[in-house]
Amino acid sequence: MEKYKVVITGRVLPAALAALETQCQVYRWEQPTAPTLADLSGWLKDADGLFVSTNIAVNEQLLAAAPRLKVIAQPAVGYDNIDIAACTSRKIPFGNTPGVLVETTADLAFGLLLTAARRIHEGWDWVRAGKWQPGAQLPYGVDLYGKTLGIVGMGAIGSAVARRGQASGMKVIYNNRTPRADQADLKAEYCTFDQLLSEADFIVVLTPLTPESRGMFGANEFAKMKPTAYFINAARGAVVDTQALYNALQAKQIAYAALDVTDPEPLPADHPLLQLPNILIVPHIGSATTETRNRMALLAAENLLLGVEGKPLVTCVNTEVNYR
Ligand SMILES: NC(=O)C1=CN([C@@H]2O[C@H](COP(=O)(O)OP(=O)(O)OC[C@H]3O[C@@H](n4cnc5c(N)ncnc54)[C@H](OP(=O)(O)O)[C@@H]3O)[C@@H](O)[C@H]2O)C=CC1
Ligand SMILES: O=CC(=O)O
Repeated sequence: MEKYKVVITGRVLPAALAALETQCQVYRWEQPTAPTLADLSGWLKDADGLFVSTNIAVNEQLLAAAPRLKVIAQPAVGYDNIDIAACTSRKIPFGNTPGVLVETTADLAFGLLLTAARRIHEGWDWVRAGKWQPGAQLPYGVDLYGKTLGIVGMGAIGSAVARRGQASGMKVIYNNRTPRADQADLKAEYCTFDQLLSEADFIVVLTPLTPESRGMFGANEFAKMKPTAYFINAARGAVVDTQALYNALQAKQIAYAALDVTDPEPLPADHPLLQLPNILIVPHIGSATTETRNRMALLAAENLLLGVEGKPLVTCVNTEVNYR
């Protein structure tokens, strides 16, 4: 039986690679840096499937270079790097991996909040540097209990963060474009974006990156926050205007930021954000546990294998072309 031809843009976990290799001839980009379109075009011209394991832009230009493509799968829930309209117009289903990473990402987002509030990372740096001496004292952190947690993007992951906040005795408010129908079950109060900015002690961002949400946290928004506010971004770096965040932190217009995602990403080693004392940054590890990354990779591989055979994907973003 002739195998399907599948292009993989970078590293892939062994179980997912093995699953793909049962039915496909795999062409994998093995260099440490992300491939350009020119790097992949020789493989793409007769590829049946594209597995986007290293983030690249899937746009009209790439799709034009891959005229036989039947499916695209990506082991991530966010898909801001994919031109969904262009995929749909070519009747190519795109599969992401919602659901399987919710609790893991919520742990990281809430972990950032807790670590920043209680200065856990600073305490460890301090101890390791031999500064824990009698009488010496790190600056105090702040309590979570009794504070207001404001979630912007109360979807699957946002709700899981809300539960963690409630378990810590926090009041939860949130903003989405539309109030949730299950608001009473969530025990969270819907409010306008401006209200959330001015009332929340901790702001956690978990919106998708879209044209609407790009740059939604800029100078005006930081100016509306409390000077004691903690700002946590686990969504996408470009939801925030990085220069405005830097200015707000440097001027102590807000107290602290904790970021899993940045713009640019990765941050260059000499980036000004890294010089600030009131920030904590981790390298986009929201879903990075062994169990969850395996679940994501296997779900993406399943979507890919279904798609090359012309069967509906398990989790498809452009459902209108998830048939055949
Ligand atoms: N750091 C990491 O490793 C990870 C990051 N992510 C990021 O988190 C995002 C959310 O994931 P998930 O919870 O699964 O997605 P969901 O689709 O379940 O939730 C997204 C929520 O955002 C709201 N939203 C969308 N646009 C806006 C807007 N402009 N303003 C306010 N709210 C908005 C939506 O509500 P409504 O439509 O009513 O506005 C919805 O409730 C992903 O898109 C991804 O970018 C995800 C996983 C891991
Ligand atoms: O950032 C990760 C994702 O799954 O989206």
